[in-house]
Amino acid sequence: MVFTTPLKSNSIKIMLLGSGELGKEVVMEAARLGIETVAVDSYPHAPAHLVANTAHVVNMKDREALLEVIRRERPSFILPEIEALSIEALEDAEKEGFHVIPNAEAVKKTMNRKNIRDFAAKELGLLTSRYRFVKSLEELQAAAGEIGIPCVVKPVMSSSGHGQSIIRSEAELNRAWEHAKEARGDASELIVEEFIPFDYEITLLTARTEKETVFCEPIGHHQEDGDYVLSWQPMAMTEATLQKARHMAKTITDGLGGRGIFGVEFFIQGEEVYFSEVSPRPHDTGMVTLITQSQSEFALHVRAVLGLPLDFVFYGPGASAAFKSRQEASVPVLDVPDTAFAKNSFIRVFGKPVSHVGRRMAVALVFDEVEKAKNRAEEIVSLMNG
Ligand SMILES: Nc1ncnc2c1ncn2[C@@H]1O[C@H](COP(=O)(O)OP(=O)(O)OP(=O)(O)O)[C@@H](O)[C@H]1O
Ligand SMILES: NCC(=O)N[C@@H]1O[C@H](COP(=O)([O-])[O-])[C@@H](O)[C@H]1O
Ligand SMILES: [Mg+2]
Repeated sequence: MVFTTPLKSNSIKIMLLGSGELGKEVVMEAARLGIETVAVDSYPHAPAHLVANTAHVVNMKDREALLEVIRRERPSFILPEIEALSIEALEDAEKEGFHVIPNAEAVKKTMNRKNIRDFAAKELGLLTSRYRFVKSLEELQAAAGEIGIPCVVKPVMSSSGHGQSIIRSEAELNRAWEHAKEARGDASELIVEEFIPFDYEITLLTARTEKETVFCEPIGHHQEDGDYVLSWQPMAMTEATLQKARHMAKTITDGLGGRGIFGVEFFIQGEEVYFSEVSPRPHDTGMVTLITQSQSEFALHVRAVLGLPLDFVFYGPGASAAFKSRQEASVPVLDVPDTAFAKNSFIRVFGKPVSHVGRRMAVALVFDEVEKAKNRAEEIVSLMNG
């Protein structure tokens, strides 16, 4: 295939809205192609700030402040990297001719569980857990009665498990209500979901341009308190189940449209495949692709954004384990065991300027058969301190 890359021009500029660990890798992939990068987040010295050409600190929920930085920088592409940002600013920017990835409407739908759930279940007919939306403790009690216990309660806008609870008895509803309200993000409304006792869950990374859609091998993962701790690739699945998940991932990503990579999350129970949610950006569980693929999810995202071919090689199985800080520190220092540097392993330290208990600070990656890779990755993070 012959293609003309836009890379001959040095005028391409990518702006990341959100500058965490995922954005940092995106910035580095863009830099490898000679593209100028601008990283924006609400606090200084965020991971992607450390590697981008230009760094800005902006209140991400402030429509005018976000628009001002977009107008000033005039990026070729705007890549939202977090959910909690001013969607109005993205809509305004798109109207002014800026290219939002994948598009402002898709970002709006996916940032709010209400929009994406109704879109997937009602408009596209995808199988999901049963769900209700509630705005008061009384409505929560009623919804839990209808959906049944156990059920899962989450703010309509949140990520990495913030504000999420699994309800195992009626007595836990008050606490779940309080917990959701304390979370960052938008907890003015909550979703109550049927608890799916799944056999396993996966992220199906799906990259798309106007020309093609490609799927990565399915990624299995373990979550604790709604946040990822371990992921591995490939997750062993029957061909029929994988095809079902791919078909559903194609339906939802075509429904959202635009260019970029999507992390499509599914619960698998027997032969049933439940759509859970989708990120219109690289996914934390997909960090494993840093060691398993010739083009990681971050490289694929950049290629998709630029409209380049999405070919890549799956090198073989591997695993990733998240290191979460065990202390509060204003100058975090991480101790990393030598095993992290063994010939089939490496570590990515994000460089977050401050640590909190439970904040993800680094990820250990191991290239090996899945079970061995999982064990080794877990062992590395268990031996870490910081
Ligand atoms: N209905 C459910 N049934 C069973 N488990 C669930 C359900 N909803 C969520 N979970 C568990 O909680 C995890 C986090 O949920 P979800 O992905 O909705 O939250 P999140 O905060 O958006 O996470 P992230 O932003 O990190 O992807 C899921 O990966 C799954 O392990
Ligand atoms: N599940 C979403 C996710 O993993 N997002 C990643 O975490 C960062 C925020 O980290 P912080 O909360 O430690 O600042 C985000 O910027 C993004 O890179
Ligand atoms: Mg999720």
